[in-house]
Formats: sequence, C-alpha cells, structure tokens
Amino acid sequence: MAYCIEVAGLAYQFRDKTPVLQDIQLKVPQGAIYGFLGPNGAGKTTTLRLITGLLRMQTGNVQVLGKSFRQHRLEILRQTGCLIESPAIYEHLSAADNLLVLQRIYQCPKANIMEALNTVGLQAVRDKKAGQFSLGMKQRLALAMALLHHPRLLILDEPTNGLDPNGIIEMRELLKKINREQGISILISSHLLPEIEKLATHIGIISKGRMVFEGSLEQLSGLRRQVRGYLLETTDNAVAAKLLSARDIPIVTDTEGIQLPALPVAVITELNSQLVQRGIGVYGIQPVKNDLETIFMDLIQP
Ligand SMILES: Nc1ncnc2c1ncn2[C@@H]1O[C@H](COP(=O)(O)OP(=O)(O)OP(=O)(O)O)[C@@H](O)[C@H]1O
Repeated sequence: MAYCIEVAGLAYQFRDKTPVLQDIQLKVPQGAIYGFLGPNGAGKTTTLRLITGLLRMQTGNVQVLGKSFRQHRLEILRQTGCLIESPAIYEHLSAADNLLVLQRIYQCPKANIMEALNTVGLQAVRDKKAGQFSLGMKQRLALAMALLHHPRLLILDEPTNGLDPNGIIEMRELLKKINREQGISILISSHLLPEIEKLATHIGIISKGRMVFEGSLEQLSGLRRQVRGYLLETTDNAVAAKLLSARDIPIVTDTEGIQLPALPVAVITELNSQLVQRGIGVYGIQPVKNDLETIFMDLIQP
C-alpha cells in the first residue's frame, strides 16, 4: 500500500525534558481520511507540528509524499495544505483579498482563488471582510487558504474546535467532498470519537504520547463486535442473582437485569437450564457488545 505520510520512531521533549512523544509510528494511506484521535494533551498537535516542520525534529523519521521531510522540506510543503493553530487571517481584508495575499506568496494562478472559494462555499461572500465572518465561515476561509496551491495532502489540527453542531456537519461534509472529488489525502486530529467515526477511513489513537491503536475504521469496529458480556433478564432477578453468586460467577445487578461476564456459550446455556429448572423464567439473554466509545476509553486508559 502506498502511504502519503510515514512516521517512524518519532520522539519529542520540550525544554523541561519531559517526554511528550515516544516512539510514534503512524502511516497514512494515500487517498485516506486519517483521523488522529486522542484526549487533550495526548500529543496530537506536537506530532502534527513535527510532521509539518513547525517544530524541529529531535528523534525519528518522517516521510511525506514518499520523500524524507528532513531532506525535502520545501518540496513537501509546496504540496501540503496545513491548518494548525489559529490561521493567519487578516480581519480587515475580504475573503478574496486574504487569498490574494497567499496567491502572491505561492505564485500560483489567480484562478485558484475563485476555485478555492467555490470549494468551501464562500464565493457569494468573497468581498465581505473576514472580520465580519462567523467562526464557521472563518474556518472555511482557513480551509480555502490551505487548498489554494492545490495540495495533495491536507493536515488539519482540530478544525471543528469551537464550531456549533451545524458548523461541524458542514466542515465534515466539506472534507469528505474534497477527499472524494479532488483525491486529496487528509490527516485530521480530534479528541471526539463520534466526529472522527463519521468522517475517517483510517484511525490512529494516541494517548500520553504513545500510539495505542492504528488501523482502518473496520478494524476498530471489529473490536466492537467482541462480546463484553451478557445481559440476563428473568422473572425473579433477586433469586437468580443468588444462584449465580453461589456459583462464584461475578455478576452486577441493575435495573436492566443481571450482567454476566463474557462466559463461553456452553456455560451460558447451562446456566439458563439451571435457572429454568429452579422455576425461574428466563426471557432474555442478550450479548453486550463493545461500542466504539468504550473501546476508545479502554485504549486510552492506563
Ligand atoms: N511549548 C510547550 N512547552 C512545554 N510543554 C508543552 C508545549 N506545548 C505542549 N506541551 C505539552 O505537551 C503535551 C502534548 O501537548 P499537545 O498540544 O501536543 O497535545 P494535544 O493532544 O494536541 O492536546 P489538545 O487537544 O489539548 O491540543 C502536553 O502535556 C502539553 O502540556
């Protein structure tokens, strides 16, 4: 498989010498939307700053678009669009003029300005001052700035931070469209699993400066299909609970029923017969499966 980003053995410490990243391995397949997930302070921004050269690398290797970042920094940055930290938007300039400033720096065709504004849906307000934009519009302008020079890769650090639910949906649909229609690979960080789940094809999870999972969304969902336990519903939960406890089965009784651990199916069947023999009606044995949120929490907890 071809990768547009390959990070190996990346480690980093700030001046206070506390290790912030340790042995980060990360591979973004070409054409993917890669969700880089982790709780606050996990090391997402530091990783993205290292990948884009905003921080100087100390240990490890970063390959972007098939080339070593150390040796081909400028060439790589010319093909990469970034949205990390607050974008440098001139509030007193219109959306179009903000892009004009960048177009002169990049020396790319002027036609790219309207094209980028169209892509992010700001063409109708191109002459409005950016200072009068809502946060959602500013983020879309920032995205237009990142897209202006026709990058092959977009690197976005929590682009939906601070947006309202509508703004989040708009940004998500926009990123999907850019990926689908323009074939641009996207690396996007977030601390919100539900948001990434709806967007990403691949997922990397970082916790306390270490990668704890990397794989496709299907692989993460595969963990979900594993049975965590069973929920037992009977006509007399109190008596059933006593019987099960007498057999040293660790159970939890709550309003929904009796929660059993992930026992083998043969044991569950045998328990069912025993309860029925004792005159307890069993009207439900439901497997309880992992949801993605539980998997995420399990992965990021020590
Ligand atoms: N300039 C700095 N000097 C010292 N420590 C820093 C600096 N920047 C970040 N850190 C520390 O590095 C760790 C990782 O921070 P980072 O911003 O990369 O995490 P994050 O996953 O992006 O979190 P968030 O979602 O809150 O932005 C944190 O413990 C943070 O306090």
